[in-house]
Amino acid sequence: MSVPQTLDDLGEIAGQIALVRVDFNVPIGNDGAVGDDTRLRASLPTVMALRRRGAVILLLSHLGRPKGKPNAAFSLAPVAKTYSSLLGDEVHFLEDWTGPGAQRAVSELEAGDVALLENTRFYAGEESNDPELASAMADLADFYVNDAFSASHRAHASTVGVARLLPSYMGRALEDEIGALQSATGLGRRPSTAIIGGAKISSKLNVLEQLSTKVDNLIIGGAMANTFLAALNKPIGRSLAERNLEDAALRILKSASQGKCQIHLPQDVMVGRELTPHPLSLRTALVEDVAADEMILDLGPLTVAKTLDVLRSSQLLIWNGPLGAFETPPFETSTFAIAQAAAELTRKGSLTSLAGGGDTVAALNNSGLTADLTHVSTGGGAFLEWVAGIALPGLQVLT
Ligand SMILES: Nc1ncnc2c1ncn2[C@@H]1O[C@H](COP(=O)(O)OP(=O)(O)O)[C@@H](O)[C@H]1O
Ligand SMILES: O=C(OP(=O)(O)O)[C@H](O)COP(=O)(O)O
Repeated sequence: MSVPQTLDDLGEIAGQIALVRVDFNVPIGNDGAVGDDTRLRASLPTVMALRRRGAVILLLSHLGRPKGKPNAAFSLAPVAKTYSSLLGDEVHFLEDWTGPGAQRAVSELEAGDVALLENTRFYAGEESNDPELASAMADLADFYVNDAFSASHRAHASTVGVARLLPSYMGRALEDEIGALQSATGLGRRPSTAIIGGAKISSKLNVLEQLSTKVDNLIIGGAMANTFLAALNKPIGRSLAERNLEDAALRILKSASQGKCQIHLPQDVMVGRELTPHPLSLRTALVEDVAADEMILDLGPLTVAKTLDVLRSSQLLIWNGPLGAFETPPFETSTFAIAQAAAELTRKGSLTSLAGGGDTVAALNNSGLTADLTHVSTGGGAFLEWVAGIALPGLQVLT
């Protein structure tokens, strides 16, 4: 396998068109405004380097999961506005980049111009990696840059298909991510602990299985834990869970018990009857004691204390997924307590802490502790797969 080319390998690119895959899958609030902008900022070094060299820059991204159809709720238009402010210059927005007018619209852009293309997932061919959609992307540009580590575990038209059709390069953010992950995980620090929370249960169960063969402790929280609790016949009321994945959860528990990995599930949880700020129905419950009309919305104090004990005896932490519905107070409590402990142990030098994921980064930024961890990745699923040793198709195609 050859080494991927980087922006340093590009020749003269003045006047050429660069198609840059970024991950602008950022939280959008009810007011339509961008929430955490970490992923937008991460792309600036690549975009500025290409601008300095006189290229035209087309930015390609997905947002959310609109299932292959246009849907205004998932439009990247508000992101283009926020990106304009970060860049300090106009960012053009190309709503239709596959129709007959697309080539003309691109040809009207000038050296140094930046344009964001509408959500790639408005096309069914994106997730199926359809060759026709990949060709439509490739037809717009002279070369391709992947700067979206956090989408590189997806074999989609914008991450894999188009990279096969154009000269392809790694962007600066992608290079930095891989460098940081390699240096932090390369030393084989033990005991190692993975903490997995969040809500993307189906897309992360497979990686949990792989991870359980690599780490000493696997702590499961967030909505992910609810599926495991339900599989063990604990009452989870109206909690978010994926009931059809209970067998897979049981398989992971069984394979971990046969290996050296200890799995930790919540003993107690914070529950409420509604997901609103500080609901009157808020209470702490043992996992045996959740009522049919309640939802598990955060870890409870016993579980947090146990998690902190495991962390204190660990040398490496790999963390993806908020441990509760952190956007709604007080369900950020366990996520913040664990972030606080990870930050302290990292400052003392006893822990190497790696965390990642769109919402995990947002939660860490809310806690003000991001800078205290060893490395915070923009990727969640991609970060976990990388750590578990699974090849990422969006990176493989660059080699
Ligand atoms: N117990 C829970 N109930 C409902 N939602 C939860 C719970 N725990 C975590 N979440 C939600 O998980 C989401 C983040 O999940 P995910 O996308 O997997 O994380 P990341 O983006 O960091 O990879 C957040 O919106 C958070 O509110
Ligand atoms: O936010 C993302 O992943 P993450 O939630 O695992 O951090 C990426 O943009 C990938 O999104 P996807 O999981 O809908 O393919």
